[in-house]
Amino acid sequence: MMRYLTAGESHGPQLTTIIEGLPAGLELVASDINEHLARRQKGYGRGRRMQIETDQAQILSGVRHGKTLGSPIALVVENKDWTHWTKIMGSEPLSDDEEKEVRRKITRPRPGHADLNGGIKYGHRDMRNVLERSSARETTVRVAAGALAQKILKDLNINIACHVREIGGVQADVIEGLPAKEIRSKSEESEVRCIDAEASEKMKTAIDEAKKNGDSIGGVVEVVVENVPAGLGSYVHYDKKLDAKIAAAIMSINAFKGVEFGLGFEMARLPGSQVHDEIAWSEEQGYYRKSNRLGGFEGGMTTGMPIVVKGVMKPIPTLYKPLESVDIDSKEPFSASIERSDSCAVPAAAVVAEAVVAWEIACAICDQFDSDRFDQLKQSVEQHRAYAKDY
Ligand SMILES: Cc1cc2nc3c(=O)[nH]c(=O)nc-3n(C[C@H](O)[C@H](O)[C@H](O)COP(=O)(O)O)c2cc1C
Ligand SMILES: C=C(O[C@@H]1CC(C(=O)O)=C[C@@H](OP(=O)(O)O)[C@H]1O)C(=O)O
Repeated sequence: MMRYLTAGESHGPQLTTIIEGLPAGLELVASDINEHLARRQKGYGRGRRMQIETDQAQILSGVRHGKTLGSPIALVVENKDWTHWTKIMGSEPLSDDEEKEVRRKITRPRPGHADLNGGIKYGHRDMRNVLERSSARETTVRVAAGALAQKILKDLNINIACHVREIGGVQADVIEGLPAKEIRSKSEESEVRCIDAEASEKMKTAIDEAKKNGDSIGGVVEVVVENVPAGLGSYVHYDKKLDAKIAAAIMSINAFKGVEFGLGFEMARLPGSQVHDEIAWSEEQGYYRKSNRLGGFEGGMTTGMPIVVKGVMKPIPTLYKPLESVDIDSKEPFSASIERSDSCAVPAAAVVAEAVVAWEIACAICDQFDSDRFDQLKQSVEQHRAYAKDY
């Protein structure tokens, strides 16, 4: 079983992840991870923090001479911003004088962020203690863990890509069924990670407008995964359904509020004949579906057709023109606190979505096939592909 934990505050010294259960013998170098960390940092609409950071992963264990050992892999990513926060975020107690000097308590929770609920839950009177960990800075190391999963997928000839479908009401015009490689290369060219060049420009204008108004905007991202073996996941128990795991993984990304597979919510308005995908077989492809309206899943299992999953991100909660809130000390109404913030992080969030989907698929593969050794895993997957084709 593959699993990982993450640790680290947004303005602490570093982010850390320990990843366990990766097959031994997988080729892995730091640049395999750094490539994805750099992709996550990009995107029109980000705040100043991304200019401070240049995220790079250090591999501290579990890899020797470019190959995984099968032992736990520890990765760290430094926060360059930490040097500005050493006193505020230090782990040692402060003297009374120091406390006065550095401790501007956050007592005006931001509507839409984790501040108030986190404060109530853990009894913090300074909501910095909440926002430091609830910050999406943590998604850095989730992308790092996802990069390891992406390496497994790549070596099994499974292609994955993400792109932005919508920002602030501007929708991309997208040809459905575009190959993942094409989506990846086209979306990399756009500052908002959108494959429709005209929509990209409109999205940038919408972001500029929101920023100018002290506001924020959200959007929709899509992840596409091709050449996934059929029959990953299971129908036998609720916690083995792979579509449910992927949905939970996307919902776990900060600010994500909904998930759709294939036609998604549109299915509510269509008859079955226009939703279900007809089954066919051919010598070269084996079983396939004549369409992919269900987005690659039936019965909690992969169909072998591309997985097509969308997630919706709400607008960023921190507003430069803040909404009304209540000061938790005085209980008086106040404007919410302003922390340095992004106006739109949908393009970055698309890369996070790709990473968490890659992770769930790699986990499903490692659960289902011999996974102590990567060479055996590859062989088992190939055998399964041949079996499924002729089944
Ligand atoms: C990549 C990324 C960047 C984000 N940047 C900000 C930000 O700068 N300011 C902010 O208030 N929220 C930001 N968020 C959203 C908050 O982290 C999120 O709304 C908060 O953790 C509360 O969780 P919830 O929205 O899932 O309920 C970002 C989210 C992502 C995925
Ligand atoms: C640091 C990242 O995103 C941060 C996510 C975030 C939040 O509240 O979620 C708030 C901001 O943090 P800061 O106050 O340091 O500018 C974002 O920049 C990142 O994505 O690496």
